[in-house]
Formats: sequence, structure tokens, C-alpha cells
Amino acid sequence: MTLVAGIDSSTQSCKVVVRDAETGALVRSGRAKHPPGTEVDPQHWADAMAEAVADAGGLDDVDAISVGAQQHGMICLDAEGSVVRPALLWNDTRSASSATDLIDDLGGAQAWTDAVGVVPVAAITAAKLRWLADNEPDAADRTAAVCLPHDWLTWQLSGATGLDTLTTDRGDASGTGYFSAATNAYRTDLLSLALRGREPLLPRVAGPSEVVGRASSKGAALGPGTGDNAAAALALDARDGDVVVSIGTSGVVSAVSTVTPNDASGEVAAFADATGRQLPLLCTLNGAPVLDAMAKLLGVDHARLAELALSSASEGLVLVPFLEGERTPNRPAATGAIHGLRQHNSTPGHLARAAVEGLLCGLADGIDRLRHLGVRTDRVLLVGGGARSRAICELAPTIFGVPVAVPEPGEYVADGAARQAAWALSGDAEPPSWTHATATVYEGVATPEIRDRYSSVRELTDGSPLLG
Ligand SMILES: Nc1ncnc2c1ncn2[C@@H]1O[C@H](COP(=O)(O)OP(=O)(O)O)[C@@H](O)[C@H]1O
Ligand SMILES: O=C(CO)[C@@H](O)[C@H](O)COP(=O)(O)O
Repeated sequence: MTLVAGIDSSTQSCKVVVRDAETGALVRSGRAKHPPGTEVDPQHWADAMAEAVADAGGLDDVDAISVGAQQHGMICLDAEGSVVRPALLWNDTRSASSATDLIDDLGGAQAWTDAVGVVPVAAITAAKLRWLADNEPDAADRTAAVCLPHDWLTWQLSGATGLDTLTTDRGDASGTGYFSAATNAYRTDLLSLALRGREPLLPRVAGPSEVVGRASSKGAALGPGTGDNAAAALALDARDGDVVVSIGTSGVVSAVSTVTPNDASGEVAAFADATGRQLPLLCTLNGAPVLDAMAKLLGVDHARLAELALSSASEGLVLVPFLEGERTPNRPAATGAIHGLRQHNSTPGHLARAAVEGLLCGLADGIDRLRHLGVRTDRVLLVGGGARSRAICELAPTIFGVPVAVPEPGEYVADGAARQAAWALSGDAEPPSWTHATATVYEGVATPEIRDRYSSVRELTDGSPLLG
């Protein structure tokens, strides 16, 4: 049996799957935790990857490996290939005002969507680079190359032999703010704009199924890898009409599409998928950790939180889940809010229900936005850690207003990376046809009144915290 491995270096942890290259059957898997925080020395990711690989029984018998990872993270390397400063992650919001400055410098949001399909927000790599240029100019001066988490980890696996061997792919490059998924080309003028005239080396953009190198350990072929959301879409074999909703640390709504969105509101980014198509995508800063926070507040575990949420209606209680500020809508300084407390709804059940509904309403806004831009939204495929919640699964169709298919619990980002590795190994024109995971389909009656109530309360959170 020929084996391939897929790696997901995500925000909270690293996951490894080893699969049969031909059928996709799972052979073994492993995982390891990442440190918390939004500023992380990439060496921690390399260490966690090694630990997760060991947990998966090693990769000595594997013929190809691909890495999927959290998008946008800024990794700056000096001329010797050493990390200049800790990476700033997608959910680090210190670059919010740098994003606004960058928008102005190019002549407004429409100029950015026309250039690269993306309007900078704090998450976008270009905004982080502008922050670096303005706040740590010495570090910016020492930066000889800039890359993303999956680029760097792939490079580490290859032995990290020279900056000119760094590679990326279209999917992850499209999240930088200096690559256009429509033209498949870097806009180095925008990199230079971000870094106030500096123009470090960028990774070469490899083709979707290219072998970009060999693992320095046992010589396994290395696939190009991609961003986590493109990898998940590849694992799910998402088709026209499928909307992938991922509830991980982030909340993500995306769709594989032939449509290149042009959304000057900046909510839908024109990212690329891992097969050569487009991946219009919205991302929130507040995914499953909203449920973690409510479970902690109520002193229960996730299973009990779900039971509580399903035990009562919200009855006027609304939770706006902007606990980490928010990216979509773009309110980096916003805070979470609970609105509509009465004597009768001041119970753990009502609070749990409001948390689940608030999280889902934010994602439903995203689905509406995609639909508005002409993307078909026939059904939702729900993945990520939050999809393990029974309350999320049962309430999602009522809030989203479409059927929700929940594939069996799994590591879909790592699976997409493994499928890419098998594709690279095969040399075929298309990715291998792997047997799909079985999915449970949830349906329900739409509850527009919950969305309406959420929308009015959401507008009360204008982005400026009242206190501190
Ligand atoms: N049964 C569950 N119900 C709700 N949330 C869960 C459940 N199991 C895990 N989670 C949450 O899912 C998140 C991890 O999901 P994951 O998709 O792996 O995130 P990431 O890819 O961002 O690292 C954590 O915040 C975790 O607490
Ligand atoms: O910023 C984005 C997408 O634009 C996030 O989706 C990150 O890619 C992190 O994802 P998770 O850790 O939540 O899976």
C-alpha cells in the first residue's frame, strides 16, 4: 500500500493523518498542541509538527507529504534563513490601523479589490508587514524573505536549504494582500507599499499538484501545501452549491467557485482554492472559542453546554460573540455583548442557547453575503471542532435556512493536505477520487426572527468598547 501524509498546522494544534494514497482510507493519525497567543515563534510549530508526527507513528513509510496551515501568519526571515521575530498570526489585531492606512495609501477599498480581490484588515499579511515597517523598522530592514506558516513548515521538512527554495501555493498566497487569485501573480508593488519601499523575497508559487521538493529525512515527495481553508475544501470535494462552514478558532464561510468576487465592502475575500479555482471566503475572529468561553462561564463541558442550549429557546436573549474583537464585520476593537436579560431568561439554558445562536447568526450573515455576490448556497458542509457540538449541528439549519451536512468527525484540513500529497505523487491531471466521509444531514425550519433580533443587537456594538 502506498501511503501519504497530510499535516494541519492550525491555530490551536498540529494534526497529522496518514492515508492510503489510492483509496484515502485512514491508516493512522497523531496530534500535538500549539502554545496559546497571537504571536508565536514558528519553532513551536515545527516542534509540535515533530511531536504530532511521532504520535502518528512516524512518516518513514510515507511516499508524499503536504502541509496545510492557518492562513496569513507573517513569518519574516533574515538572509541566513533565521526567523527575525515571532510570527504574527491571522488573529493578531495590532495591525488594524495599519490596514486602514494601507487602504488609504492605494486610494481606497475598491482599488484593493480591483488589484488583489482583498481589502486589508488586521488579519491580512500585508497589514502585518505595514505594522512591522512602522513599529519595528530594524526588523523590517533585516527581513530578506517573507513567508506563511505552511510555506515555512514545508521548507523545514525539505531541510531549509536557502531562501530561494521557499515555495507556496495559490491558495495561501491569495491571503497575503500582495497576490491576485484572478491573475495568479504577485503584486510586488503592494508588498513594497506595505513595507514602505522594502521588497523581500517571496516564495515561488508552485502549481496545485507540483512536487516542490523532498523531505530531508527519508526523501518523501513534498506537495505544495496550502492554506487550511483551501485544504478543507479539497478534502470535502466541495462542488458548486456547497458552502463550507468551518468552526475552528475562526468561523469561516467559503465556497469553491468559478466566480471571482469583487467585494469592496471587504467582507468576502477573493482567495484561491487548491485546484486552480476560486475560494470566495469570509472569516470571523470568533469561532468555537465562543463556546469554550460560555462552557467555562457556566462551569460545564461541551456536551453539557449543548444539552443546555437545546433545553430552552433563547426567548429574547441575544449574545453578540465579538469576544476577540471582530474581523467580519470589521470591528477589531469590539467586545462581546449579552442583550435582553429578563428574570425569565436568566438561566444557564438561555445563556447557552444565546451563545450557540450568536455564533451561528454571525456565520449566517456570511452565507447571505456570499449569496448576494452570486455564489450558489444550496447546502452547508459543516466542519471544525465546533461541528462536534450537537447544539451547533441541530440549530445550524434553522439559523442558516439551508440543509446542513456534517461529515463524520475528522481532521479535514489534514485530509485535504493528504489528498494533495497523493495527487502530487500520482502526476495525474485531477486529484484522486477518494471515498467520501459519510455525513449526517440536519434540516430544520428557518427562524428569521432570531436573525432579525441578532442583527439589531449587533448594530449596538459599534466597535468602541465603552470601558477600557
Ligand atoms: N464538542 C465540542 N463542542 C464545541 N466545541 C468543541 C467541541 N470539541 C472541540 N471544540 C472546540 O473546537 C476548537 C478546536 O477546533 P479546531 O477545528 O481543531 O481548531 P483550530 O483548527 O483553529 O485549531 C477548540 O476551541 C475546542 O474547544
Ligand atoms: O484567517 C483565516 C482565514 O482567512 C483563518 O481561517 C485561519 O486560517 C485560521 O483557521 P482555524 O485555525 O480557525 O482553522
